[in-house]
Amino acid sequence: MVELFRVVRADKGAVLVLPADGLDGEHEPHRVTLDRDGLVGTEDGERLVPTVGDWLLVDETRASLRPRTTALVRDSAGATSRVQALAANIDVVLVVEHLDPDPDLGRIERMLTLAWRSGATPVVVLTKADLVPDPDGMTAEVAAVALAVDVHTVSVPTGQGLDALRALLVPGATLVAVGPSGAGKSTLVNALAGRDVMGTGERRADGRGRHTTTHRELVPLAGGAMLIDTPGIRGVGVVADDDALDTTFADVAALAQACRFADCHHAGEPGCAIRAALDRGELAERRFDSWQRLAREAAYQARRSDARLRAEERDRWKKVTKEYQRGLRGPGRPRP
Ligand SMILES: Nc1nc2c(ncn2[C@@H]2O[C@H](COP(=O)(O)OP(=O)(O)OP(=O)(O)O)[C@@H](O)[C@H]2O)c(=O)[nH]1
Ligand SMILES: [Zn+2]
Repeated sequence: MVELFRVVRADKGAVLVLPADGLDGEHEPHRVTLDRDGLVGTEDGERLVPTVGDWLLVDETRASLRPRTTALVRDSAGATSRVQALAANIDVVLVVEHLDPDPDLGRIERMLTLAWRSGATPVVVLTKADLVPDPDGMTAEVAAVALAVDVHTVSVPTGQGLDALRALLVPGATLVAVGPSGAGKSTLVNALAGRDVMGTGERRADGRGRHTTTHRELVPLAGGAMLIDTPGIRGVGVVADDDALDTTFADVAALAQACRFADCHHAGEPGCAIRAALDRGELAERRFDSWQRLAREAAYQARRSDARLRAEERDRWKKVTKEYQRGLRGPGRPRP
């Protein structure tokens, strides 16, 4: 018999899972220990580190992963390691940013790129509307850099904007919240769950510092949707990719297309549409810089992953050649 489980938490060497028909917030997860290397095979022959949101198939003899439909990935350090999946099989990425202190537009653009890259739909959530005098004005500023993305402004203490977010919690949908530490992700998850499922940054009663989320966890909600809370993502290690960048920065990408030279560096070449837009004040320097920085990171990451692929290919050929030579010699045959 094959049983289907959802990974609600992934630790080194083990995962916590809930049965597919027990994702209603009323079941206790149970632990599945993984093979020594911590990897699980997929139906198409890959071996992956399971992550929150993965679907795990278990039969009498082995566990395997369903291929991921979407995945939020981050670049993991080291020249040889692969990207790390933060969450899998997600439908919506909530890009959470606070209005107080001021929202960081560059960080929002970075998180949107990460979100578009995942294959899921990004939604921006601006928190702490109760702490600022002009939340609508600030929302408009953010909306101007979050092209084609819904922007919700919320306050948990006043309840503002929460119903609009609840509308996203359709049965079977999986949402993941990303954002800097202190943005209010756990507070939001608790408000949407209607119960305290994640610790928040409120001062603890014993005065011993603040809680901060340390692990990723999938929280099944009563209505059949699932929410994943993540610890604050720091700027580094966000995986940029060209398609995701072109979506996040559709305005800049369209301008770049209009430059006279296809390989324009937008550094003073004649016929540069980006320079012209900057000069006319139609493109903000800040946004241009932000795009350039992420594009550089994307190029660097692409080169690095090419180098890794080449190294893997080399290793594969070494092995094949060795096996071939062994085959030529054959068992018991004398060396040539
Ligand atoms: N006034 C106000 N405070 C809020 C709101 N949302 C969150 N906070 C406060 O902001 C602080 C941080 O909230 P958390 O939910 O812990 O933030 P987080 O994003 O989960 O942070 P990490 O777990 O460190 O990633 C807490 O003191 C919350 O009470 C809000 O809408 N209004
Ligand atoms: Zn140009």
